[in-house]
Amino acid sequence: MSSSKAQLVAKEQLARLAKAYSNNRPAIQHVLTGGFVAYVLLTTYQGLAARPGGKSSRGGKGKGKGKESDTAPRVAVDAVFYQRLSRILRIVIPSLKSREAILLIMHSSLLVFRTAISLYVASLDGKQFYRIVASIVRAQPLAFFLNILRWLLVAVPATWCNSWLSFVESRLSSAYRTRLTDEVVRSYLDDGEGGGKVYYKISNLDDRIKNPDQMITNDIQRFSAHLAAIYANIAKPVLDVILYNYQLSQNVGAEGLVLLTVLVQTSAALLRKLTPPFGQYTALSASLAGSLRHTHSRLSEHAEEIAFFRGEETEKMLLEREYAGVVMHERRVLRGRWWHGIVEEGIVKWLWGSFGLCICAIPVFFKLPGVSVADLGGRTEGFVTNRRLLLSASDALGRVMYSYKDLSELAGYTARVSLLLDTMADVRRGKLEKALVSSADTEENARILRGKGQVIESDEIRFEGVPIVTPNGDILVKSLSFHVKPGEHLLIVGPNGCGKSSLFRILGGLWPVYGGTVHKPPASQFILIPQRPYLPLGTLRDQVIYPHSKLDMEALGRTDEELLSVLSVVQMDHVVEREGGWDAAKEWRDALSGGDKQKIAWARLFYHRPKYAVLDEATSLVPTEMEGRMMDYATELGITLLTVSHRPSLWRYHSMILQYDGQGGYVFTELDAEKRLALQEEKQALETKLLEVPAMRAKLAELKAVVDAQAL
Ligand SMILES: Nc1ncnc2c1ncn2[C@@H]1O[C@H](COP(=O)(O)OP(=O)(O)OP(=O)(O)O)[C@@H](O)[C@H]1O
Repeated sequence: MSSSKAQLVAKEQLARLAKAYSNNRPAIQHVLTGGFVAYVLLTTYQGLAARPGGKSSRGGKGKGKGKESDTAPRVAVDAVFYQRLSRILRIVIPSLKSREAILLIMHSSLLVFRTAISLYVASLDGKQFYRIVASIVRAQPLAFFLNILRWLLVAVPATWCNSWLSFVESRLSSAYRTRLTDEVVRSYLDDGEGGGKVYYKISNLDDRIKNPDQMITNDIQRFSAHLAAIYANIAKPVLDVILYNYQLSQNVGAEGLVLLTVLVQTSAALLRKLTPPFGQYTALSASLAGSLRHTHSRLSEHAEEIAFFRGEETEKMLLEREYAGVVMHERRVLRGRWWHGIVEEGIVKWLWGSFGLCICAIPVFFKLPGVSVADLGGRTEGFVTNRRLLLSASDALGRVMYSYKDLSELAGYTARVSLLLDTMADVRRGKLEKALVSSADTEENARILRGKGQVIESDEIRFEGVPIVTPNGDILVKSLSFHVKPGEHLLIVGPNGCGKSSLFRILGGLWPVYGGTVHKPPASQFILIPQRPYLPLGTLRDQVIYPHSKLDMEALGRTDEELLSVLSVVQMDHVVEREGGWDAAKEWRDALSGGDKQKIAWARLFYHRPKYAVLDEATSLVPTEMEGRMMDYATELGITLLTVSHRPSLWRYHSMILQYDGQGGYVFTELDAEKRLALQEEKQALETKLLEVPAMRAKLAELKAVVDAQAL
């Protein structure tokens, strides 16, 4: 008896609760819908926000595959990523009035417009579908075609908007790329005294970046494309999720929506856990592709030497090794994408789709308080609209999920671009990272490496206690002192690898000064002629006037006739006619012989007439009489020469000599070429005589034997 009473009370309470719920349903709906919007925004924020303990990894190459792997940055969607990204964003969107900001505003407006069109299409779909079916059932062709036409009219703004969206996105990507490339190339090729020459230092004095060319071309381009797309890939789906679901909640009730959200978010969390580290994969792919490209460019650069050595097998092995690295990595990524794709599609498309169908059926099977019962037509129309909305909503939610993958990939490219920017900034500040040789650890060497020398601008060249240290920390000379006054030509000699060319690198500001004082004129007053001179892309004229352009030359009042007379000094004037005039453009590196290249470089020296010329085996490929002619003409022009050469024929043009012993010691003294040549000749004569000694001994022994035989 008492239990049936209790049941009655419970029923009454339930009825009261249902009534209260029914009376307050509009308010509850608002709360649930508001909660849903807040939840979507919060989870999106959490998805995108820093995750300190999240999956992170290092980009770069695998174990034991080079230094880049050890210093490559962390790759994860974490606080570091957002710091890097915000720094790059300040470069690519410099102000709110910039072209990029305007494009971004256009892009956002188009995204909102497209969502509005989609919402309209969803609601139209339900109505039109029913009308089209009705006109077929009632056999009304005119009504049928009018309904189709009405439906088609939406295509006009929809296609216009879609096309504009992809156009603006591509423009945005290209604008980002231009900003970044400008910024990078500006500091890469900066000509600042001391702080400049990043393109040299990044490859020679620092270990962090192996392929700056790949980073400046490929990685920046991919980063820009990903950055332009990520906005649409995140902002649009989030907006879509909120709007579609809001609309859906109006039709099926917010309760269904909340239920759907709980189910969807649980499966989404599972999916996220199963997502492989795509950001790390992206950074590693870029690094491996860079290595492969580098190996190919080395092959084409040194094709001649390799061909003579018949080094095809070795080169093939090197290429195959690099390629295998790329392919193995790609296969790993593909395997990851394969199974991730299965899980992703299964959850996003099928599981969420079936949840959705159940939700769409709610107004059909259950009477919702405050919602009037529809007839067959109304039910069909409602179901089609809701299903359409739901498909769009789950598609949008799917895209929010996919956007995490995009975000990871963006993190990979952001890491690469940041590595480039950071390394360039460090190199400009003189903060270099390079593996040092073991001898750098010894007490005295470590002290030298910690030191910092002084560079003072002066008319003459004077080294006072300057150590010569290679980028690896190898100390070639502990303390070098010498001086060159204008007009006093200096000859530098010594065994291979003792630091002769390194002296020029210090003079040119390429290598840091670790101690002492260097007095030197600015780099603009030096010209270097190496053994294999650099010939730029461009016309024949450009080869002689480099780094001037034709406009620079004309602004200085210099003429082609003058260039011709300069070429005639080195007996190269005939090439102007032979090659088709001053404006002929070709790959001069291949068109000229080794000796001709050296002569063109000398003509360049005569055109620029700097105060000092640094000659590093610059006459090794020209005949001795041409060498004399060039040295005499340089002296006539008042150019002071600093010459590295093993050729005794050059001694007589120099008044001072710096002789390294190859053990860290050196002698700096006046050069008496006559005396030195006489000594050299005497030495050579003695050496020749010494070579004859064994033959003379043999002859002597022979004669002795004959004499002894006759005496018997
Ligand atoms: N970018 C670099 N990074 C590391 N070490 C370097 C670099 N450039 C040169 N070195 C090292 O510095 C040392 C001196 O080189 P340098 O070119 O001055 O020799 P050199 O006396 O001119 O020899 P050679 O007569 O053979 O040209 C060499 O051991 C070389 O390996």
